[in-house]
Amino acid sequence: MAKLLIVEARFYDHLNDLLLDGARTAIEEAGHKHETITVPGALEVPGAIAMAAESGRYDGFVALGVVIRGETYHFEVVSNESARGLMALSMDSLAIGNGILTVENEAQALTRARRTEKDKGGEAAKAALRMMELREKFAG
Ligand SMILES: Nc1c(NC[C@H](O)[C@H](O)[C@H](O)CO)[nH]c(=O)[nH]c1=O
Ligand SMILES: CC(=O)[C@@H](O)COP(=O)(O)O
Repeated sequence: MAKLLIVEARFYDHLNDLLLDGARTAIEEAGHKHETITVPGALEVPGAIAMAAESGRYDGFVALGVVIRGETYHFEVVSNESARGLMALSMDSLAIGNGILTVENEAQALTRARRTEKDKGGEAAKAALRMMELREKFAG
């Protein structure tokens, strides 16, 4: 049984709850354990994963969050840099699934966060699980 750390950027409570439901369900259905920590926003997610990875306590990581476009260029910064940070960590052989939504409005977020619709939280968890499998395959 593996253990995954879910790192959620809790910027919108109701949307995060939906993403968490999807991710946790996917991990439990695969027969593994999970722990969740919360950070202020998407920009803090990669750093939190990097810190947690140093502990050696987790086999995989799921990044969750919602970035909704506002009036300024900050949307691009938050969206692109959180994704870039996660990609850099994955290139360092961390098993990560990225479930940080980057959307234009709440309606787009709701459709993608709900487990009964696009289930992006579950999708991210399954991506992390698959990367864990691949790391095991290539390590052996
Ligand atoms: N606007 C959103 C943010 N912004 C906050 C940043 O992620 C970060 O926490 C802040 O700049 C301090 O370093 N974060 C989200 O997750 N979603 C948003 O819509
Ligand atoms: C994605 C964001 O950072 C956004 O919520 C911030 O809104 P604004 O660009 O109007 O300051």
